Amino acid sequence: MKRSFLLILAAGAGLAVLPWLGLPAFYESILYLVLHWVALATSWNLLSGYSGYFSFGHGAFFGIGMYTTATLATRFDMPFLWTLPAAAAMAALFGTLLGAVAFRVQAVRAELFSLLTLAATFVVATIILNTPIDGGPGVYMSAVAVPAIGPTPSGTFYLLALAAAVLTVLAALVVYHSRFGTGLFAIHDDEDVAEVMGVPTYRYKLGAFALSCGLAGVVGGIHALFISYVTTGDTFTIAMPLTVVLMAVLGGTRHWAGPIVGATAITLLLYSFTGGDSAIIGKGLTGLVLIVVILFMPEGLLGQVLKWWGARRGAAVPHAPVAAVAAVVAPAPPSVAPVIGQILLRARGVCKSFKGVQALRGVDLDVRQGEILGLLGPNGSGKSTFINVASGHFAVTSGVIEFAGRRISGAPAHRIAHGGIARTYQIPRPFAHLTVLENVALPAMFGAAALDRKTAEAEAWQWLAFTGLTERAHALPADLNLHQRKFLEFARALASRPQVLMLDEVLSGLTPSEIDEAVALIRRIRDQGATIIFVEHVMRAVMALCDRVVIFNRGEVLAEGAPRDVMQRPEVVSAYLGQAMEQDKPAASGPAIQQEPAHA
Ligand SMILES: Nc1ncnc2c1ncn2[C@@H]1O[C@H](COP(=O)(O)OP(=O)(O)OP(=O)(O)O)[C@@H](O)[C@H]1O
Repeated sequence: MKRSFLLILAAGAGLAVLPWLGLPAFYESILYLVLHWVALATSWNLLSGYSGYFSFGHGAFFGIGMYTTATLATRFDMPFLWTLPAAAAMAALFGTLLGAVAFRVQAVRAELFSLLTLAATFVVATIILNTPIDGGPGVYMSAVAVPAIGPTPSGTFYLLALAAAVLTVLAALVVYHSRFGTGLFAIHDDEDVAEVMGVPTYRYKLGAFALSCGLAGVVGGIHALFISYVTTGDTFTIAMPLTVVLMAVLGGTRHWAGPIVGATAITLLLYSFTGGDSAIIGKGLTGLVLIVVILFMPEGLLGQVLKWWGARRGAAVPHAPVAAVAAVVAPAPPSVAPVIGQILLRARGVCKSFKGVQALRGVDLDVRQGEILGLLGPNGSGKSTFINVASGHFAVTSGVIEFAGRRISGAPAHRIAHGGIARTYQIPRPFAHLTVLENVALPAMFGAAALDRKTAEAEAWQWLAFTGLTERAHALPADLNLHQRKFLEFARALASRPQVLMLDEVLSGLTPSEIDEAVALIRRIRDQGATIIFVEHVMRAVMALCDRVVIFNRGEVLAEGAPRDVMQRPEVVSAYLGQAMEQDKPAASGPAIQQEPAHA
């Protein structure tokens, strides 16, 4: 990152001498527009590209910046440069207020967020148009003095746009390489899982939105003076956010430099064809390029180049040597005989209902330190729901869950993860665009371990070796088979260094030999001191691993105790038999207690 940072500064300093080279004003204006769009597309990408929350309201924040500068410079005679921080602050404030509401509502994701931000643009435009801020005729800024930064006014505008572009690109670079950026990329792939792994999703989205809006506000403030006549009709159009989105998508939204490529390409293409029919040709050509890129390079121009480059390097360079990495990593805790201790997790009267379905009906349950507790029960009895509420994935409807003496029911999932609870998902939910290594490093950064990025990566190598995934470290999750994806879930949960590990049907779908491997792995995990809650239908594994089992039936605890004893109790047998009989009916599905697959 340091090299890129210095490179951007050097490029900025190099480009800053241009106004003194005596270029015609026309070229300075074209370059101004390129930098203007680079700054806008990059600022948009900070939230929308990184976290996947596509905003179509960038025009609103840009417009707020324009009107803040226009109002302060014309009505309050504030020197132009002083208005720019105010433009940033107003746009960031509005973005924060909008985000504070929008991000609280779970349903406002993807297209709903896009529509909401688009609607916000029209609300802002209406307010500005119908109040003295504009009032209808627009705001003339021709009397506002252009600061004498460059040798000419056009040179000054070019330098202002250059400063805004450098500032925005540096912000994008720093976020990209930071913990904040890692969290945003995880939100992009699976927000719920990111939260459960310890990413404070609400705070991160809000922070990215505020930064994105603030930077757009600065660009708006500069542009207000550049065009010198500000109107709502020209400012709050759908064309502006659409252009920004297309620029970022063309260049590639998953890299800090993608929007630079897209904005430069589209602006130059559009301005190469100006005047008469050629303007139409320019627009048509731009559209064509976009269609081709979206169809054949969904990761954008830069994304595609990096992919090719990565593939070539990947073929030529061996993966990071584990032995070298292992030297940096603290050794795993020594294997100790499990000692079952005091109560670590306590649930009392836990209820959870989903629109009419009562999944949990007053569950009382204790989990003791160092034990492997099996949660068993027929399909639909509430086992996964219990894991979901204990990990904070869902809020309880009523009841209390305490962890290490502290109430965790009602706490956000990321705080529960920080406290030391990790989980796996019944159907693996890796972050699709992160490599296996990055998938494992993320919980090491955001979970109970709270490691810095570099140490987290070293820790991830250790857990990859532990789960036998070292060779697949640089693969994407889509390239793994089911067994490897399940073990990736293990590695991710372990990397957070949890006190309690909740495994949700990690053995389903595995072959008998893979089950043996997984059973051995779970034993090793427990031997390292973890407490395990184990939801499973494979009885052989349950008998081999569990110190105690709790049987769920219809959302309630039916029985608990030593595995062999409990499984023979009549009420337990009849709960399972009851389901088996249900399933013997014509519309039946698979058995409650899983038979191991016959295939090897
Ligand atoms: N997100 C949800 N929305 C609506 N209903 C749900 C949801 N999650 C679970 N349920 C319902 O809650 C009940 C308990 O489901 P849960 O997945 O906890 O059972 P389970 O014991 O884990 O079953 P299985 O062994 O098949 O995984 C079921 O009736 C299920 O349909």
